[in-house]
Amino acid sequence: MAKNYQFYINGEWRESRSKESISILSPYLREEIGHVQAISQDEVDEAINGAKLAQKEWSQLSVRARGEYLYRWANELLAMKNEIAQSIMEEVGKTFNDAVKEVERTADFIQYTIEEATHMQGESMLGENFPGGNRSKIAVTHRVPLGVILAISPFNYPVNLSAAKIAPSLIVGNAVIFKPATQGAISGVKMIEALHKTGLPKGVLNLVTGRGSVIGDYLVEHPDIDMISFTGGTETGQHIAKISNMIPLVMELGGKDPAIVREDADLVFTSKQIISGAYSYSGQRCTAIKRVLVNETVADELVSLLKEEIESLTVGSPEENNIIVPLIDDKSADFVQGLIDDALEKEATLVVGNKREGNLIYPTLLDNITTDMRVAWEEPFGPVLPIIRVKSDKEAITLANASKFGLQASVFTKDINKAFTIAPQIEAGSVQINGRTERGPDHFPFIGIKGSGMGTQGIKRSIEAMTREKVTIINIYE
Ligand SMILES: NC(=O)c1ccc[n+]([C@@H]2O[C@H](COP(=O)([O-])OP(=O)(O)OC[C@H]3O[C@@H](n4cnc5c(N)ncnc54)[C@H](O)[C@@H]3O)[C@@H](O)[C@H]2O)c1
Repeated sequence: MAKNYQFYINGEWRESRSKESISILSPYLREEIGHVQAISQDEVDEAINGAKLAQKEWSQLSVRARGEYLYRWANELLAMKNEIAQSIMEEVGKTFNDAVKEVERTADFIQYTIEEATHMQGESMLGENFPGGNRSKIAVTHRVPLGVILAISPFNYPVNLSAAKIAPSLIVGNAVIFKPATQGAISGVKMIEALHKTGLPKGVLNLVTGRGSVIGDYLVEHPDIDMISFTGGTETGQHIAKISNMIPLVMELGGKDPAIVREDADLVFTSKQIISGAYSYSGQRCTAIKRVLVNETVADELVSLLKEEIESLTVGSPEENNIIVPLIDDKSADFVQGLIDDALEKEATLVVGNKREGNLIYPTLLDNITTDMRVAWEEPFGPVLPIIRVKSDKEAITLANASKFGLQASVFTKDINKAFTIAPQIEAGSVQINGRTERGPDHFPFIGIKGSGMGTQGIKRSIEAMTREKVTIINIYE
């Protein structure tokens, strides 16, 4: 029988009083691998009240004392890395090797977060710098925690993207309500088992699982949530931004990252970057390359190089470390198929792919994509890449910016002057010159603009987002 996973509240693992659970289906085993608790709104209240109380004492500990718990967490994660990686693989269909890397990257993330927080300093200002002011007035600013942070994560990096919210929240003295994606919740439970082993004070971290319709909006609208850090789809993020209670929000949402390929690019190198950017983990990455804007003079050559690379991609089960794996569920595969069908109906050229077995979509390359096709604009979150041929850099920039998204973009060229002329004109959080779009290394600022989000992540920026400045003003009198 599939295992029943508990939720975590006030330092205890519990079954929900609702007696209800949610079934987790493996995308490639196509069977139930466990179920998680469908908790009630009363239990959400209990978790948030407990977090609110626990946060007071937690915030009184020194940053080094909090860091001790987090160092132990990183070590426990490494000790459990095979078990956690097995869960990630079974639950979200990521290859075992990539799942192990995700856990290792998470341990590095936590350690770096502790070190960063330990070295952050406040500042002081003298009143005399402003007209009429004087030296007897001194402001001292330092950062203080916000209170209770709601961390909501997506399915695709269930451990890394969750820890990227939890660790910066905890190190500066916040308490956390962690809501993993349903598909990803078992991996979420395991990473919190590792945290529980550190002896973390009860109530500081709570893991809640449940039906979006019962606890989703309830969590977001709760008056005792002080900040929301969300990663997921654009529609969900926009909904959360609309209903939340005038609290700070950091949103990392969907993307449609373009790779702009100039006529002077090294096409062999570029094609390898595009393939790895577009197809790894079947394109289920927020920063996957999701369209290619290539100068028409080199388009034929690029397409033929891409085709050759695609034909060597391995397809099948994540247990055998294949690059192309089944998508998270049938609905997602139907959506991707819909984008391919729409493009082909509108006379796109199928270069390779358009083969499907259930939720396994073979890597697909579509050429001669025009702006009336859905795949030119919509985020597939699957292994399909549209090629749009352009006449000039100007046209590439215009098309890049016509998207509702603005996560990242790549520019491939040997002309560094051109690269630095194009990069500032692109409406995106980051531009990669001669590299695939990607999130790491995790201490770099990571920003989504337009429909791709608001606020900045990246270790130092995440810590800043989960704190606010507090000013104490000293008035010296003689
Ligand atoms: N920009 C980034 O950093 C980044 C990283 C990874 C994924 N993503 C994006 O995430 C999407 C894929 O992930 P997904 O399918 O898990 O996204 P999703 O939006 O379906 O779900 C994300 C999370 O939100 C929760 N949720 C849904 N409705 C809610 C509500 N009303 N209140 C509170 N929580 C709610 C889900 O349970 C899940 O935990 C893609 O669009 C991808 O681009 C973005």
